[in-house]
Amino acid sequence: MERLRRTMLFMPGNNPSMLQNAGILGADSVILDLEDAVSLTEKDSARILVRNAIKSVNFYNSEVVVRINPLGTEFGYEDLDVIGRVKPDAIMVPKATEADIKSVSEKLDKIEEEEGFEKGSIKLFALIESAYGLENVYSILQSSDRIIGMLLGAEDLTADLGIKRTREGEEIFYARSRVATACKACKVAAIDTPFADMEDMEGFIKDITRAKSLGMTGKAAINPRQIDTIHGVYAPTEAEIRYAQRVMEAQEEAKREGKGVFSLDGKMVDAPIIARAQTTLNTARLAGLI
Ligand SMILES: CC(=O)SCCNC(=O)CCNC(=O)[C@H](O)C(C)(C)COP(=O)(O)OP(=O)(O)OC[C@H]1O[C@@H](n2cnc3c(N)ncnc32)[C@H](O)[C@@H]1OP(=O)(O)O
Ligand SMILES: O=C([O-])CC(=O)C(=O)O
Ligand SMILES: [Mg+2]
Repeated sequence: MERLRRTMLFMPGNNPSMLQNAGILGADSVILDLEDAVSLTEKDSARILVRNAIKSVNFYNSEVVVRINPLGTEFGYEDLDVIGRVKPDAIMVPKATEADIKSVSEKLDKIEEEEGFEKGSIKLFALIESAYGLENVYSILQSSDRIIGMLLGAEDLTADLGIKRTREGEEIFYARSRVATACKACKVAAIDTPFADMEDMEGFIKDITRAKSLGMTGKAAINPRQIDTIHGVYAPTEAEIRYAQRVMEAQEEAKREGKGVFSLDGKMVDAPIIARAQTTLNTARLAGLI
C-alpha cells in the first residue's frame, strides 16, 4: 500500500527510552541512528540495542528505518549484518555512492536468502550528503530496485562543499531542486534535511514550506515536537481540497461533452491541472482529510 512519508524522525540508537517510545510519537517513519548521533565508544552497544528494539518494540504505523554507519568504516558491514537479520522496513545508507548502494543491496540479497525473507523486502534510503553524491543522484537512485527514497543531508553536504549552513538555507536551493527532481524521475520519496533550531518556529515553517515548494515530499525531524508542524505544512488546505474536487467534477462534465480542455472560475483546466488535482486528493485521502 502507498504510504505517507511526511516525517522521518531521527533518534540516537543508544537511547533506550527514545527507542521504547518510537512508535507512539506519530511520525510516518522513524530512523534509528547508528551513525552520527552515536559516539565511537557506543557503536557496538547501540547496534545491539537497536536490534533488540526492532524485535520487541511496537512501532504501530511508523515505518522502521535504521541508519547504518558508512561502509568505509569498521562498523558499516557489521551494522548491516546484525540489523538486516531482524528485518527493518529499510536501511538508510549515509554518504551514499553507487558502489555503496550496490554493495548493501547484494549483502541484503544474501541475508534475505539465509533468513528466508522475501527477496527485495528490505528497502533502502540513500542519504545524499557529499558533492559527489549530489552530482550523481540519478545514477545512485538507479543502483538498486530496493531504493524507495532519498534524504538530503545538508550538514554534511555544506561541510563537504566548504560553505556555511544558514537559517534561510539559500545555499541548499540547488541541492533540494536536484534531489527532488531526480526522486520524481524515479518515483521515490524526496526527504528534506532536518531543521536544527527547535525554538525557531517561524524559521522552521518557512524552511519546510520552501523545501515543499521545490518538490520535496517530506522532511526529517530530530525532535517529536517538530512532527505536527511538518504534517501541517504537508497537508493540503481545505480550499485546495475543495478546488481539486471541483476540478474533478468539472472534468466529468467536460468528458460528457467531449472536451479535453475547459474553464473553471475563468481559468483554463487541462491534463496537468487535472493530474495536480488528483495528487492533492490522493494526499488528502492518505492523510485522512477526506
Ligand atoms: C545531522 C544529523 O545527522 S541529524 C540526525 C542525528 N541526530 C539525532 O538523531 C538527534 C535526535 N534528537 C535528539 O537527540 C534530541 O531531540 C536533542 C538532543 C536534539 C534534544 O534533546 P532534549 O533537549 O532532551 O529534547 P526535549 O526536551 O524536547 O525532549 C522531550 C522529550 O522528547 C524525547 N525526545 C527528544 N528527541 C527525541 C527524538 N529524536 N526521538 C524520540 N524522542 C525524542 C525526549 O527523550 C524527551 O522525552 P521525556 O519527556 O520522556 O524525557
Ligand atoms: O540526514 C540528515 O539530514 C542529517 C545528516 O546526516 C546531515 O545533514 O549530514
Ligand atoms: Mg550526515
